[in-house]
Amino acid sequence: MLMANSSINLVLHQGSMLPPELPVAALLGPSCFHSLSSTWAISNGAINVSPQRLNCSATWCYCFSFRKCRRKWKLLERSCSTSEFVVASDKNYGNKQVVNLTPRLYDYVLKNVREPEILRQLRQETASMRGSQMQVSPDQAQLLAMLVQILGAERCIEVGVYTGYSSLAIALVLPESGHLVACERDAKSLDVAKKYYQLAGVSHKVDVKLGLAMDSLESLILNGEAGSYDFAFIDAEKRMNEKYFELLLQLVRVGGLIVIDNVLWHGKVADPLVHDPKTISIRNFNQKLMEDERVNISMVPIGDGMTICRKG
Ligand SMILES: C[S@@+](CC[C@H](N)C(=O)[O-])C[C@H]1O[C@@H](n2cnc3c(N)ncnc32)[C@H](O)[C@@H]1O
Repeated sequence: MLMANSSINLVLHQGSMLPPELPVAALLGPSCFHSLSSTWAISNGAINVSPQRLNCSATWCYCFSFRKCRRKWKLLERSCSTSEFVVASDKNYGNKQVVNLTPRLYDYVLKNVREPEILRQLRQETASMRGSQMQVSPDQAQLLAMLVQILGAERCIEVGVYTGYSSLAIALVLPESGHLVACERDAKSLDVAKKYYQLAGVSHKVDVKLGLAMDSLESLILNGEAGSYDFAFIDAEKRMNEKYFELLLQLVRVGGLIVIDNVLWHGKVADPLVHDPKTISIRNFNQKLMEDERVNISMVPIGDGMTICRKG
């Protein structure tokens, strides 16, 4: 917020939202607005800022002046003390302030990730490859590794390896006796993964299964390994998630975890106007998990969204 002369300037970064329960016009009243630019659009209680750079440096700055509105302004200011948050829209949630991960804030999160050097190198090598956006983010990998550590997991499965970023993060924290079954159908990306398992000195922990993940999981079950795994991570063909989940639920022991990536699908799951097959499939699977009493669940808005399921 900037204070200048007798005017009060409301500064919002691009994409900032105001809590829907505090529509500015309603809160401040029309008399507060001496000049409300047409570049503002208030919809669903949020101010949608259209990009127009005014006189402020480094921020998208939109100013409107008003007087005699200090008390109301204070209310607004309290709920908008930093522009980098959104507030849950429903009063039933106690007007909880929920962080909105802007690029600047996400940079900050990444600066607070302890990414092992070998993972950084793998990420860098993968960056120039086709599909590099598929790998989990460093903060996601760190969470996966921490879950494995908290569980004291020894036996893990990953469905969808690509060049190995998440599997390497898991293998790095497994004990020497640990075992990770890594399922991937693409030999070329697996070559990169195997190179990094080698470089990191964890090859002996990783059992690479080249082929369709369904076949690999079914053969583990046929091999009598049901109930013997502690942790599984699903990050492959999204429309197959439910099938992977059912097989992994057999393979994981009671108390073990199954983590599913991309459950928010770039936000499309929450958009009723999106009806493409992948979105529908992820949305339906999320709903099924919500109702599935065989597992406890926690949907975590990290990366593209991960749901952590604990087998009960
Ligand atoms: C999102 S990427 C995995 C990213 C990886 N977890 C990481 O963090 O780098 C998905 C991978 O799943 C693989 N995949 C897709 N369908 C598969 C299937 N049916 N069986 C095995 N692998 C599959 C793709 O080849 C791709 O490499």
